[in-house]
Amino acid sequence: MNQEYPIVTEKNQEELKKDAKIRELWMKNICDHDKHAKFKTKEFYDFIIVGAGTAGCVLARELIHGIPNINILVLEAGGPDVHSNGLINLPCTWFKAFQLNDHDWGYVTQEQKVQSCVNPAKEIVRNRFPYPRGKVWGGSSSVNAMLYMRGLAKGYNDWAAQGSEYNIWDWDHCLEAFKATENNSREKPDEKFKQLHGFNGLLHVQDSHNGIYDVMSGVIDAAKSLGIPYNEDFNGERQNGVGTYQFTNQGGRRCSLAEGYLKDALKKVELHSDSGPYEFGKVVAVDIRSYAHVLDIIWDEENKKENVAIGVRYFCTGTVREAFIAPKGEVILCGGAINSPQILMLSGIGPKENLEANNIKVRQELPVGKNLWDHPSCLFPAKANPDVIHHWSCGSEIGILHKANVEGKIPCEEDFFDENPDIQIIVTPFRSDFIKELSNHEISGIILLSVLNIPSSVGYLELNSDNPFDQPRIHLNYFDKSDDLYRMISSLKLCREILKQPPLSTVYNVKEVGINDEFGQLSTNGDDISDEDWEKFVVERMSPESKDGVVNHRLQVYGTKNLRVVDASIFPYIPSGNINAATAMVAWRASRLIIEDYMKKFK
Ligand SMILES: Cc1cc2nc3c(=O)[nH]c(=O)nc-3n(C[C@H](O)[C@H](O)[C@H](O)COP(=O)(O)OP(=O)(O)OC[C@H]3O[C@@H](n4cnc5c(N)ncnc54)[C@H](O)[C@@H]3O)c2cc1C
Repeated sequence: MNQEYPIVTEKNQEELKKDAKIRELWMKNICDHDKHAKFKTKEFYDFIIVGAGTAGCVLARELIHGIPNINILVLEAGGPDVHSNGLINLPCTWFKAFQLNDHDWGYVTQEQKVQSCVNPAKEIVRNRFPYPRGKVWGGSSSVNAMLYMRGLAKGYNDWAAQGSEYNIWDWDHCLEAFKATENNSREKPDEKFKQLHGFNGLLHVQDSHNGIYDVMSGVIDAAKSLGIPYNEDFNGERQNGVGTYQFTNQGGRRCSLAEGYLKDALKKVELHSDSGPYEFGKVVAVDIRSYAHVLDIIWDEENKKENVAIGVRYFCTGTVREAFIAPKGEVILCGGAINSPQILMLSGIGPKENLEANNIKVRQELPVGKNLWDHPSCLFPAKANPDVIHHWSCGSEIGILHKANVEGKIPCEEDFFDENPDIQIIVTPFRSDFIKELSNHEISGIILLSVLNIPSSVGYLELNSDNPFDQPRIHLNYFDKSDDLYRMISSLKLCREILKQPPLSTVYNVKEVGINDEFGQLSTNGDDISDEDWEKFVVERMSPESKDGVVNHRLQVYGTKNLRVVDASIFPYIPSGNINAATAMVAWRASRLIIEDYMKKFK
């Protein structure tokens, strides 16, 4: 039995019944309490931010410091990040952090059929698989792998190329925001590093605290021996090559955006004496409410044509509450790539067909949920023999960024020097006492996780029902386009080549790599693995890492007023790197746009 995920036993059923009973008593108490309630308080805030994730935390801090005398309500469905027994803070426990039930939304993708690229008449079925998303202060930045990556400048320039008004998202503007949010503590940075990095932001970034040890540095030597150039800064002038990652860490601990930005925002509390309509003075501060699940947007019913957002409805401690924005205020959705679209759709903004099928009145027809773009990845574990993995530092230590071969061949030197790499290999040590999914036996080794940084396939999500607590249906459509599948196969072949090089060849037996039952279904015939078997391996082991005209260039939702979306769902093209830093950057830029628009309203 897998001890990490105990199956529901008879005893558990009893316990679940007891839980249900307590919940029932709690509900009864709330209902009794409601019977005596005479008033429903009307809460007013200048800004209501939905979600205290990467973007929400940055926005709260930047707005409270950027506009005088405002108050902000942050509604977060999860709880504070301190309720995790330290697992969130410790980099070496990140693999546990996103499996913490209480801190995860528990999403599961829809089953997917992938058309074979080797034999187009064949379809390979990928069963549903978990799709973790943080539900806690800091959102996914509290449970992620902490890699600090920005992606290629080209991706941002493509975004800006959509029209002159999109210039505000070109690389120069984005670089300014990346630097503003970053606090990099690299020892002895050279002049180039100083030019491209920030040293005064609140998102702390550092090199691996413990350094890397022999077996892992062997990966760098092996990659170099194949002609892959060394890169000492994946966020420097070029991204391609092999090197060590920088992490969103401070003093060897996770620096989530809650740690960096939200907690700083909460320090600012003032009583504003000239409070106008607020009879008793107004507390100028960020008010964060935990376990507050936003249900939908409240619209101004007297102004139906314009879809003016005036507040939100949310569920907290057994009660449905309402919060409103003061004149000139805004509702800002920062719920992440799954939840912001869901909230919009529950509020009547989305595709007509899906809304009507779920009995939701359409206020504004928009392609919400249609451009769900994510980085698919495939995990390639290799068992070490003898056991040489003795510690687990930051987890993912080494990166190899390369251009993949579109015909699925092993990439060559030309591909390694291409400065627009589309694949990222994340190399991380593992011990099975840490990652039980890999094996029930005591084994150790390394994982090479190939991530498709520039995918061609695009997914979508749709409502399953009008129940705000129901999961939306998530269709990732990974490897929908055959070039994605070929590029992934090409990268996995490279992983295998790397393991064949000394000094790794003395530790890992490639004939055992990813082939036994513990590791997957890849079958080998001696040294040869057919493309068909590679393809099957990719589809069966694919996992997530995580546009279409819903918001304008200032991130305002089309066809509405006082409503923006600021989070990972707004990228028209997914950045070619992990997207925590990119989302923080977007939030920082958005704060400047919001401040600008707010100030204009006073002129
Ligand atoms: C397992 C994992 C590993 C990752 N590894 C990396 C990495 O190493 N490097 C990297 O750069 N990126 C990584 N990422 C991605 C990155 O962390 C996310 O893309 C980024 O944090 C997204 O920010 P966001 O603001 O869009 O959403 P989130 O940070 O997810 O924030 C959304 C917040 O809104 C809250 N919310 C949602 N709906 C509601 C509602 N109805 N009411 C109230 N609150 C609500 C959520 O609880 C959450 O706190 C990883 C992600 C995951 C899941």
